[in-house]
Parts: sequence; structure tokens; C-alpha cells
Amino acid sequence: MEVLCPAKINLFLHVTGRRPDGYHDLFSLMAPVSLCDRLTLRFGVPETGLTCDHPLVPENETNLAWRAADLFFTALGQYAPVHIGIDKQIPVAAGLGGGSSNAASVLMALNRHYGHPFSREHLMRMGLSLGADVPFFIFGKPAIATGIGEKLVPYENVIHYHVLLIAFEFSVSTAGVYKNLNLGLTNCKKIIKSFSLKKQGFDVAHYLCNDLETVTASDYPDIILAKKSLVDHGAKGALMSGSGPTVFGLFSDAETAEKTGRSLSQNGKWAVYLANLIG
Ligand SMILES: C[C@@](CO)(OP(=O)(O)O)[C@H](O)COP(=O)(O)OP(=O)(O)OC[C@H]1O[C@@H](n2ccc(N)nc2=O)[C@H](O)[C@@H]1O
Ligand SMILES: Nc1ncnc2c1ncn2[C@@H]1O[C@H](COP(=O)(O)OP(=O)(O)O)[C@@H](O)[C@H]1O
Repeated sequence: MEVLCPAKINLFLHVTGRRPDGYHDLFSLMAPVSLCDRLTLRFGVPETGLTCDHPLVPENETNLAWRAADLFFTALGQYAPVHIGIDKQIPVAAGLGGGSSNAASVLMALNRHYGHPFSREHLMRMGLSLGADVPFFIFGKPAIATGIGEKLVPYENVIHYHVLLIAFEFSVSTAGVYKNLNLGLTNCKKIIKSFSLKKQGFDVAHYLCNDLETVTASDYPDIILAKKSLVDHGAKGALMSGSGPTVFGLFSDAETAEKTGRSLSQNGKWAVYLANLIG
């Protein structure tokens, strides 16, 4: 069985508070994008295994995709070995949710293979025990996420932009970024104050804001440089996604996005991906 696992971007991410367990409450607009990993699930194999040719991705039972399979079979009450092959296209530890998306896809693929024993809501609850972003990928469409990211309300306004992603050679730890966040210094509240789910003709480019950006950008000035380059080339807005470091720019037309991508990849340091928002 072959499945595509999309990446996500956070069009805004406001951290509203810190919980006693160290997690953070969010108010975030999340959207899946067309940059995808490809998973191949093989059934009827002698033992469970996983292969992935990316150096930062573990090929053992700690992999989120393997953990998702374990969780599914435990909930099902029967175990069958499965081999998971991951063709990694989504930059790793980059703020694009690749591991969470792989885990969500495994849960959904196994659920389909075994005749839908669990509802989508049940799978989302299962996914939450693997990571705060996993329920979003099971939800599968643009959404406003609150709680630690698991409370999802569909965002139904059309987002008509082409997305240019700029990924870097460095990766960051999500836990480290949240830990270094000074809640007294966040600034998204002001920007997204006027956001309303009901507003028509809403232009997300006016609301791009990420409370985690200053934390990651203080270590990696390339983030600010990439954002400026995107806007200088005609992006309607640019932002770091999630805990970073990947930056995205929103473009009204594909030609300008493509041309910008060609120009910004010339420094040999930045990897550039042109994508569409899904849903
Ligand atoms: C920042 C975001 C924005 O979408 O995405 P990424 O940058 O990871 O893609 C998410 O909040 C990341 O979600 P995810 O990566 O699934 O988080 P988890 O594995 O559950 O948690 C990793 C660590 O991040 C911190 N964490 C995560 C989510 C949250 N709402 N508050 C937190 O404080 C916790 O310290 C936790 O130990
Ligand atoms: N299937 C997977 N794909 C990517 N990373 C994985 C996977 N399983 C475990 N990981 C680990 O999870 C961490 C976060 O990876 P990823 O989900 O790509 O980033 P992010 O949290 O920034 O969205 C990495 O350090 C990686 O080693």
C-alpha cells in the first residue's frame, strides 16, 4: 500500500500560555501543503521493520511511523507484522511536521486495511499520544488549532496562494524552542486580535505571525534573511513555520514563485520547494 504524507505550515502561531506539564496552549492556523513523503506499507512480512534513507530519521521502533503501527495494533487487540518504507521528501526537524504526518498516515492506512475499526475521532485521540501535531494530519484540511494543537475547527475560507518553502541545512528541536520562549515577549496577540473565522474575503497574508520565530531566528539569522529575500522578490508575506527553521513565502502567481525559487536556490545553501495549499 502506498500513501502520500503532506507537510504542514503554520500560517500563524500564537502561544497563549504554558501548562503545568510544560506543554503550551496555542492558537494557530495550520494548513497541509503538497510537499509529501511517500510511505510504502508491506503486509505479510516475517517481522515488523522500517527503512528510511534520511540520516536524521531513526530506522527502529522509536520512529513515529513504527510507533503509530504499534499503537494501532495494541488498540486493535491483534498484531500483524508490517514493513514501512519512508521516502523522505519533507525536510526533517524543520517545522513542517513530517514525522507527525508519517504517523498519521500509518494510523489511517492501517485503519483502512483492517476495514475501518476506528472512527476518525478515535484515530485523532490515538495520534495525540504520539505528538501534538498528529491529530491535525488525520483531520487533513486547513484548521484553527487550539489546546496543544489537538482541538481543531475547519478553516473554510479559500487560501489562494502558492507557497514557496525555503529549508536550511540546520534543524531545530521543537522542545528546545518552546523551552526558550519568553511568554512575556510574544507579539502575535496584537496581530491576530482581529482574526475571525467568519470573516469573508479574509487575506491570511495580513496575519502571518509566529511567536516561536524570534526564539529560533536568534540562533539562525538566515531565517530573517530568507523572509526578507522572499518579500523583496514579490511574496505577499513570509514567515517561519512552527518551531522552524523552514520559512515560507506566499505568492499570488506561480510564475513569480518559481522565478524566486530559482533565484534563492542559487546560493547553494537553501533548498527550495514550490507547493500548493491542500484543501
Ligand atoms: C511547533 C509545532 C507547531 O505546529 O510544530 P513543529 O515545529 O514541531 O512542526 C507543534 O506545536 C509541535 O508539535 P509536535 O512536534 O507534534 O510536538 P510533540 O512531539 O507533541 O512535542 C515536542 C515537544 O514540544 C513541546 N510542545 C509541543 C506542543 C505544544 N503545544 N507545546 C509544547 O510545549 C513539548 O516540550 C514537547 O515535549
Ligand atoms: N517518521 C519520521 N520522520 C521524521 N522524523 C522522525 C520520524 N520519526 C521520528 N522522527 C524524529 O522526530 C524529530 C522531529 O522530526 P519532524 O517531524 O520532521 O520535525 P518537526 O517536529 O520540526 O515537524 C526528528 O528529530 C526525527 O529524528
